Amino acid sequence: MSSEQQPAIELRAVTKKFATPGGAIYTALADLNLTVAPGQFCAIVGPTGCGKSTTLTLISGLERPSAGAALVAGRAVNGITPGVGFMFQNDAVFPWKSVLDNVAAGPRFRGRSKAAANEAARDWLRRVGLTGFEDRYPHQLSGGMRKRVALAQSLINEPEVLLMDEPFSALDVQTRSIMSDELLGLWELTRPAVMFVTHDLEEAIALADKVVVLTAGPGRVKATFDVDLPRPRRVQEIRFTDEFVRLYSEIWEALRAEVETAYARTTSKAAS
Ligand SMILES: Nc1ncnc2c1ncn2[C@@H]1O[C@H](COP(=O)(O)OP(=O)(O)OP(=O)(O)O)[C@@H](O)[C@H]1O
Repeated sequence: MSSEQQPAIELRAVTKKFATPGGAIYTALADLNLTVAPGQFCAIVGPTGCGKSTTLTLISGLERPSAGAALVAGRAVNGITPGVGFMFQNDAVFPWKSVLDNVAAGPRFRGRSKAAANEAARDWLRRVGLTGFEDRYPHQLSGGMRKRVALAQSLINEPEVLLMDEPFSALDVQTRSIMSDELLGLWELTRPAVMFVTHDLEEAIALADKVVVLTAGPGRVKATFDVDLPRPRRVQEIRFTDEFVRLYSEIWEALRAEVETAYARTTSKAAS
């Protein structure tokens, strides 16, 4: 297989087990198969606890599969993987660094001179609309602005793979929709393969080329749906199109049964 045809991300028959505090073994993922092509935007949806975040930790190298393999650009993940960027629900910005220093941190870490790193950081701050805020500290910014810093901080490293775990879920609805549009605009600039975990099916369809539905734990792929909505997209507008509504009801049909299974488990545990 040539490197062009190689998936950017591949999970091959991945099983992940955890030891619980009581000494039992819990299977979080079972025989999970999944690929994301270079430049593809893949959203992962599934009920709470089905293993979405665990999937990202295996690709990032923070955890290892108990069986099967996680590969990035055809290479088995073995520790923290170069070329992989992250963005999580909680901002990973350094609170003690200015906005400029936060964004310049990646290039500095990779050995670029302070002047070159700052120039690249100013460029990315312009792209995310934060010119003029270089000297602020994260606590002096709004939640949406902090997300923009985090986006610039990830994208400045031009990752081939960007892992996003509910990055906008702490934002209000309006800011969230603005950030989704901004993410799509920025993604177009460098086109990393994205794996985006969300609880929100509307957000998944609006952003992605492909939506993967996981089963209630242990997580397996239940179904995969291609999203052929035209790009560039504006998330607020696209959700009213007939194709969006059709896709939503089709994917929700697959997701609903899993959400109900997961819910029934939590309520039966609560009752026992
Ligand atoms: N380090 C760990 N040790 C033990 N169990 C774990 C560990 N990490 C995750 N789990 C368990 O694995 C399962 C999957 O967790 P994970 O966080 O991946 O689910 P999720 O789909 O991202 O959930 P949510 O949608 O609620 O964020 C859960 O039951 C969780 O309790």
